[in-house]
Amino acid sequence: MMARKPLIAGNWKMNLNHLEAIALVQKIAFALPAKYFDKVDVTVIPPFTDIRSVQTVVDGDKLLLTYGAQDLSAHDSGAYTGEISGAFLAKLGCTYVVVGHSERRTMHAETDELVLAKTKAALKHGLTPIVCIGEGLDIREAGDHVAYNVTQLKGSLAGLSAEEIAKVVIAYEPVWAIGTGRVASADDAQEVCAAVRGALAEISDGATAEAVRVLYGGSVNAKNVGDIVGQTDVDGALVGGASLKSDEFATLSAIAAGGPLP
Ligand SMILES: O=C(CO)COP(=O)(O)O
Repeated sequence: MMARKPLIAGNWKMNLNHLEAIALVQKIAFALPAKYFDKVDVTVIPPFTDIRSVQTVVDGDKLLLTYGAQDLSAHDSGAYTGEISGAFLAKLGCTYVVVGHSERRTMHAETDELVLAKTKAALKHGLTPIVCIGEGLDIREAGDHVAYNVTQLKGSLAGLSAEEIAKVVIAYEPVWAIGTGRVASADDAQEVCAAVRGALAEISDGATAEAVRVLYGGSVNAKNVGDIVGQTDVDGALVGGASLKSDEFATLSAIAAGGPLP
C-alpha cells in the first residue's frame, strides 16, 4: 500500500485578525521544529484578511508550514460582490482551500453542485481543495451515515477525472462533532473514511483512491489525535478550536508525525 503523508490543517474559522495571525504563525513555527515536516504536512487556514500577512511571515522566515483559505468563488472574476477568486488565492501563495465546510453548507445553503463548481475552480487555479463532507446527528442516529457521506462525496466530485481526484483532499467532519467537544470514536472515523476511499475507487481507480488523503475533523485535540490518525484510512485532521492554541496545535501535529513531542 502506498504511504500517505499525514496532513494537519488548522481551520481558524472567523477568528484572529491579521496581527494576531502573525503572532500565532510565529508561535506555531517556533514550537514545531523543522524535523517534523518530513513526516507531516502542516497548514493553517486563516480568514481571507489574514492571508497576505501570513504569506509575509512564511516567506520571510522561510517557514515549512503552508497556508490556505476557507472558501473561494466558483467564478474567476467579475460582478460577484464579496466573493474571492481562486486566482487571487493562488497569487497569495495559498496551497489549500477548504470547500463545502458544513458551516457553509448549512449557513450559506451550499449544495453539492456548488461545492463541485468550487472544487473545479480550485483545481483550475492550482489550489488543493479540501472537500468537506459529514452527516448531522439525525442521520448518524438513524444509522444512515455511511450512505449519506458516500452520496455527498460523489455529488461533490461528480464528473472529475481520476487525475483531478488525485489532487483533492477529503475531510470527513461529522456535524455533531464540530465545536461540541464530542469527538467521533476512532472506529467511527475509520468506518466513514474507509467508505470514502471505497467510493473514490469507484469514481476513479484503486491506485488513485489509495493515494488521496482523507482527513477527520470534529473536536480533534492533542489528546485524541493519536487514536484517530492511527486508523488505516485516516490521513490527518482538520482542526478547529485546537488550531488556535500554538502549543496544542504543534503538539498534535508532532503526534501525527509519529512524535516525539516537541
Ligand atoms: O469544523 C472543524 C474544522 O473545520 C472542526 O472544528 P472543531 O475542531 O472546533 O470541532
